[in-house]
Amino acid sequence: MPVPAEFVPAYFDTLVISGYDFTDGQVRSHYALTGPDPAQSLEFTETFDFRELGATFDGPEDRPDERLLRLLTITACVSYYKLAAPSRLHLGFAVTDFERDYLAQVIRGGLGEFAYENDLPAALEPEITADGALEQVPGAQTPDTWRVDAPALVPVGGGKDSIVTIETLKADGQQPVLFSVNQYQPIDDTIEVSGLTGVRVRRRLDPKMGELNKAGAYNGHIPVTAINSAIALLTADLLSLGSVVMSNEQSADIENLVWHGFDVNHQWSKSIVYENLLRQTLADYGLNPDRYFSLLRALPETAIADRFASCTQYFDVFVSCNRSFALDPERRRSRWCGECPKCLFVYVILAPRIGKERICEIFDGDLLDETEHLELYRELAGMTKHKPFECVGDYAEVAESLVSLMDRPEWADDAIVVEMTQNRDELTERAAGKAPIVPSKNVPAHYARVFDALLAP
Ligand SMILES: CC(=O)N[C@H]1[C@@H](OP(=O)(O)OP(=O)(O)OC[C@H]2O[C@@H](n3ccc(=O)[nH]c3=O)[C@H](O)[C@@H]2O)O[C@H](CO)[C@@H](O)[C@@H]1O[C@H](C)C(=O)N[C@@H](C)C(=O)N[C@@H](CCC(=O)O)C(=O)O
Ligand SMILES: Nc1ncnc2c1ncn2[C@@H]1O[C@H](COP(=O)(O)OP(=O)(O)OP(=O)(O)O)[C@@H](O)[C@H]1O
Repeated sequence: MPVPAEFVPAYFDTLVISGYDFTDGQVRSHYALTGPDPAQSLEFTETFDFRELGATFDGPEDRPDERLLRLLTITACVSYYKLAAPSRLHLGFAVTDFERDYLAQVIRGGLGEFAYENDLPAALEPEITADGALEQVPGAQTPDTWRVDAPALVPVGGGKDSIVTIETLKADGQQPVLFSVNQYQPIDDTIEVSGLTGVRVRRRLDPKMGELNKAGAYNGHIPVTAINSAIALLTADLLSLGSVVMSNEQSADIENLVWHGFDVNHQWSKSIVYENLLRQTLADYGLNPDRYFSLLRALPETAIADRFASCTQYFDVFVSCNRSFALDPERRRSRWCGECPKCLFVYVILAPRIGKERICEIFDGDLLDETEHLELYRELAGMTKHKPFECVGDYAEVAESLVSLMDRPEWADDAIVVEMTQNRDELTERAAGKAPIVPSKNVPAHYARVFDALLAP
């Protein structure tokens, strides 16, 4: 069915996760939005292209692990479910209870911001049905031969966090393989500066997505890190690599707000809740959960910034601003936009750590001397409404950085710092509540030495 001129979300009652196929190094995951008339159904295919990995895909022995294909297809449904947020999600194949539970949690946790922005609380709890029930998925009986001591696969986001992971592993003498979903300049440049090998998988949303957005489909944030994580697990498996080592920080665990009893967290699929869910799902599949963990979970954003401050070789290439990662290259910013919450956040936490001259060079200006940013800085410091829906740290981290700048002559006259000085006591009190470093239970014993080095003062 072609895209209708007017898309009415309420017409659709079900998103069907129809299945997947794998041919010539490409996974195609299939979905359909259905309503009362089968002729009006809309079918979607998302493609994950693994051909650039250089692996061979000649025979049945080269087929990826069925369990990881299921995980990827179930996870990636969020983009299509959100178009209409129907009351039912139907898996068009037999599934285990733990797969249903995984899906329910990805919807509830990962679409919180989407549901809040569109005022659709019911979207977080669709009925989940399936074509049948399985006791065990195919392959679960065979012992997992995966090895924790094989080189790690490190996903690279182009920003500071994955750089800290890369440099921590390198300092331990390891040579992880770096990994990206799709191609972005800051990621390519980061890989080049690291001197390590990088591999890439290309992901294409169904091309109808753009037209449907224009025709009236619901839109909003989806848990993209969950999708990238499933792609990374498949990649590591295909290349016989060790753990997928994420760079998800402690600050990602903090929700933006609570709404209708739901925690709404923009960064949900970076949080420990998702990390634990994914590790448990791997275990339920009969796979070793140590295939996936975050090395930086113990650290708040400011502790990562402390460590990033010495990674000077990356200063001219890293970009944390999300606007540099739009899917459409035409809409993509090439460097920092200098106005979004993430730019303002990264600027204020790096300012006390890398010095004024260098940070002004990186951002092509002094963001703390631009009065139009005052309202966003107040939000970031917890002085107004909820924390912005972006990948930003805790209020206490922003408050601590602002207070430290008030006492530095080179920053004290900046417009935002001057304004904030009027609230110095409030900010000092908030800064005192900064979360401590809390070691993560998910770091495998094999990485204990690396982890200790990361936490060393
Ligand atoms: C680049 C970006 O920030 N995009 C967010 C933005 O979407 P926009 O329309 O400006 O650009 P595109 O990302 O190119 O999306 C085009 C349309 O496609 C939909 N879509 C995209 C990816 C996908 O996997 N599924 C999709 O359906 C998208 O909704 C657009 O209609 O605004 C959107 C609405 O709020 C956000 O959903 C876009 O975020 C991307 C999914 C994205 O990749 N964002 C990461 C940079 C990001 O936010 N990372 C988080 C990690 C949090 C997590 O839990 O995963 C972070 O940094 O905090
Ligand atoms: N396109 C991508 N391909 C592979 N991994 C990615 C991609 N985008 C983000 N990631 C990974 O997802 C996790 C969350 O991304 P996030 O943007 O928070 O990290 P970052 O880019 O390393 O640092 P920063 O917080 O400064 O942006 C990280 O482990 C990151 O490496």
